[in-house]
Parts: sequence; structure tokens; C-alpha cells
Amino acid sequence: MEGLKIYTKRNIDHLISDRKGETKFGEKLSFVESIEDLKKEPAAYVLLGIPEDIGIRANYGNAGAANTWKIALQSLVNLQQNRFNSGENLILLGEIDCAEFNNKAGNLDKKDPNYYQKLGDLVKQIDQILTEVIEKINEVGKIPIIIGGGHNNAYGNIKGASKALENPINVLNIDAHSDLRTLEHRHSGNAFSYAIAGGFLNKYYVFGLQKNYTPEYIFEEMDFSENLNYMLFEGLNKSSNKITRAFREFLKPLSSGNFGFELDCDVIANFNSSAMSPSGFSVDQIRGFISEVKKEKNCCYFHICEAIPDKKNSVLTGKAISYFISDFIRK
Ligand SMILES: N=CN[C@@H](CCC(=O)O)C(=O)O
Repeated sequence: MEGLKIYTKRNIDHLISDRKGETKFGEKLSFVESIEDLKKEPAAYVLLGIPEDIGIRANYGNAGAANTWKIALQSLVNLQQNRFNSGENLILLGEIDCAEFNNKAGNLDKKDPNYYQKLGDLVKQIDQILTEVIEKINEVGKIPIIIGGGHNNAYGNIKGASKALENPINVLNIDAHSDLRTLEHRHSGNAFSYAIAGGFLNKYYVFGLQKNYTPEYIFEEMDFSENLNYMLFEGLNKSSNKITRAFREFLKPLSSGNFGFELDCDVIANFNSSAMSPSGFSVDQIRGFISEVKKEKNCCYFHICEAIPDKKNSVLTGKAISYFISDFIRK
């Protein structure tokens, strides 16, 4: 399939640190030769990377998320394969080939009055490829786990899932931002507005939305629409029992139908991300939310986005993402 770089075991061999007597998660992952072969594999989950940050740049944000996929993969393949972790249940499909798009974005002149529009055009091209890939994965009943990249990619996830399932889907987004910005050029702040406008998104709920980052017009839109809902971060009782219960209740109206699960890493306090914040959920609270979502049979994808591995502690970013993935697929 054009635009998709399918991996073989050779793509990750150099990332795995061997240790005598131990088996690493990466050694047990499944691979396919073509996307059509997914249906032959018993694994339930399919892992896909999107090494781009064009959508974030188009949204006036900080670049760097293009490097997250490789960092996350390196941590993931080095988890232990043991009674708790089964690499066999995950197909490492590969990555959306973003090299040409990244090059084109890098060569654009920032002084060009159409600079942001041109970035948005590149985002649209990635949208198309991603939509097709997600559609194919969902069509064969498997659950994609997508590592971005910017939150712009939520659009391709939603559209692909909705096409495969032949209905608009619901989405639960754990995020400090609503990403319901206007339908201007495509970027990381308007994926959900575009998905609603396209008829691919039915109920859209944001958990952990922060008061300081939502424009009033978006609050009004969310208050007005029956299909939009939010739980403010500031309004949550953070004691572990109460927050889990609040999350479960919030998820309920979505999970009776097919729903996508979005996690924007800028919702986590002090986590390196495009819109890093000193206030937010902890990594362990996020792990608790993931364990609630994985109980639901109607979850049709999991998207982790907007993390940026910085030079000093990229290992921590990679580890956190690998915990999120392993928690999600654990039986
Ligand atoms: N996906 C992120 N969207 C945020 C970005 C905010 C920021 O970079 O500060 C938004 O559009 O509000």
C-alpha cells in the first residue's frame, strides 16, 4: 500500500538489547508482508507509527513529535516477555511513510503568507493515507494502536474507523485541549471539528480539559451540542477511587457503541509534549484510565500523540508510552 512502510523483524533487531536467559517483547511480536495479511494473524492489536509533526507546526506549536515513534518503539521492544506481557498479541505493522512530507514541510518558507495553509495541505495528504490504513485494520476486526505524531491524526483514525464500521463512531479524548478549533487549514487543533463536519464522529467527550486552554467559543459550542461533553481537570476530585469512578461514568455513554480512544500526552503533568504543562494527570492515573478502557469490547482504536522526546530524558518518554501500550493490550 502506497504511503505505508511495512516492517519486518529486521527493522527492530538492532533496537533489542539481548540478555542471556531473557526474552524481550520485541522478539515475540508478529509481522505481516502486506496489510491484506493482517486477517491471517491471530493477534488482536496492530501497532502503527506516524513520525510527523507537521500538524503541530501548522497549529503554531512546538515540533519534535516526529521522533516519538522510534523512541517509543525502542522502549517497547525491550520490555520483558513474561507471564504479563505477550508480544504475540501485537502485530508490528510499521509506519506511515512521512519522510517526503517532512522534507516538504521543512523546505517551506516561513515568511510565505501561505505557509500555514501549505503545511495544512501536507497534513491532508497524511490524513488520506492514515484513513485507508485504519480502515483496513478495522475491517478485519483488529484494533490499531497509533503512535504519533500530532493530534491532527485523530481525523484519519476516526474517518478510517467510521468507514470500516459503516457508521460514525464515538470518541473519548483524554486531553487538556478540545481540539475543536475552526475549519481553517488542517492542523493538530481541529481534527475533531473536521471529523464532525465529515459525519464520521458522533459523540465526542474530552476528559481532563483545562480551563486555561479552551476558548470561550468552544465552551459554548460544547455546552450547546448534545453530542459534545467535557470533564474539566480542575473540577475532578483527584483521590484515586473518585477519579476512576468519574472516568468510568464519563466513558459509559460512549462505550455502548464503537468508540476511539485518544490520549494527548500534554494532559500529563510535566510530560514532554508539544504543549507541556506543570499541571495535569500523573502517568499512573493515565494507566488507571487505560485499564478501564481496555475492559470495553467496543474500543476500535487507541491513539497516543503529541509527546516529544527531548534530548535529556527521551528514555522516560519512551518508557511511559511503552507502559500505555502494554497496559492496553495486556489480557
Ligand atoms: N493538539 C493540540 N492542540 C492545542 C495546542 C495548544 C498549544 O500548542 O499550546 C490547541 O490547539 O489548543
